[in-house]
Amino acid sequence: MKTALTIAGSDSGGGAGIQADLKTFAAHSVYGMSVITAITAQNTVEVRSVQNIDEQIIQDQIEAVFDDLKVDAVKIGMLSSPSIVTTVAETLAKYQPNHIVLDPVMVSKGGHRLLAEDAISALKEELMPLADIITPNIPEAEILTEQKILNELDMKSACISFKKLGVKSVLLKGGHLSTDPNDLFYDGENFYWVKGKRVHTKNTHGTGCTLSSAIAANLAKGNTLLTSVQLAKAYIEVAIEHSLDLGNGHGPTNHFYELYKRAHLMNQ
Ligand SMILES: Nc1ncnc2c1ncn2[C@@H]1O[C@H](COP(=O)(O)OP(=O)(O)OP(=O)(O)O)[C@@H](O)[C@H]1O
Ligand SMILES: Cc1ncc(CO)c(N)n1
Repeated sequence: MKTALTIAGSDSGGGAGIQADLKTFAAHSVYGMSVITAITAQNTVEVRSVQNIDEQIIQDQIEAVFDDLKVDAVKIGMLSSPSIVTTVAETLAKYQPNHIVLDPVMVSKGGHRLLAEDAISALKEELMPLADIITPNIPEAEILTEQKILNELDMKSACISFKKLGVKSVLLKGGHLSTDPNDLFYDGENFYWVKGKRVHTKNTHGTGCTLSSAIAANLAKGNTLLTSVQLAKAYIEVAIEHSLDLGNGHGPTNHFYELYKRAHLMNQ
């Protein structure tokens, strides 16, 4: 069985973070493993509090996984502090995994900071160059490239700025523009639009986590980066289309819709 490792924060509400990542791996029949960087007390409405995990325990978790198990792909999500970014970068550099997908998570849907402001430079300098692909949304890309992104032309120019920052490839997510959610994939040479149709729902909790984990799962299965991105986009669109009306805020996506449908298990 192919395997994938997520290095991310825990979401007690189950829709984002480690929980979304492991569900996504399972939906792709990829064996999931996890390194927890922070615990968030979170639901569909808000993040109430965050406890960062001790850096030594984070390093120990990564080493415990790599020293025993094969890792076909790694996905990185919430990293919280500058020292956690450095710990993850230094420990991964030792193992040089085949595929690294970095989702530069900064702020939750409800507006809570998930990455300290003073961790941004460490993320840019230490971790972004290690990743095979980064998956910023527009506000994250604006901060990382220090430029405004108002339309699809600006998206292209931001991708080129990422290349200048030493990034190998980018999927710049267009979900935050008012148009259809078209994402732009740039492999350092060519641009590919990965187009989507906007689903009118408030239930988009964990969409970024789910998309980046789906890319990692598809890379673990041996697909190319472009194919992995295209398959992941199709997967997230179905998950949003059949999202779950749970909680009073942004409900979670439906990670297992296709599986449940095939097994006639849907009860809604
Ligand atoms: N309403 C929507 N309908 C269809 N696709 C969407 C919608 N919103 C976002 N997407 C797509 O979902 C994927 C995740 O993008 P999004 O911009 O929501 O990530 P994000 O802001 O990083 O998410 P998160 O809040 O989990 O961090 C992208 O492919 C985006 O285009
Ligand atoms: C733990 C965690 N990671 C990432 C996000 C971003 O969706 C979130 N809300 N919570």
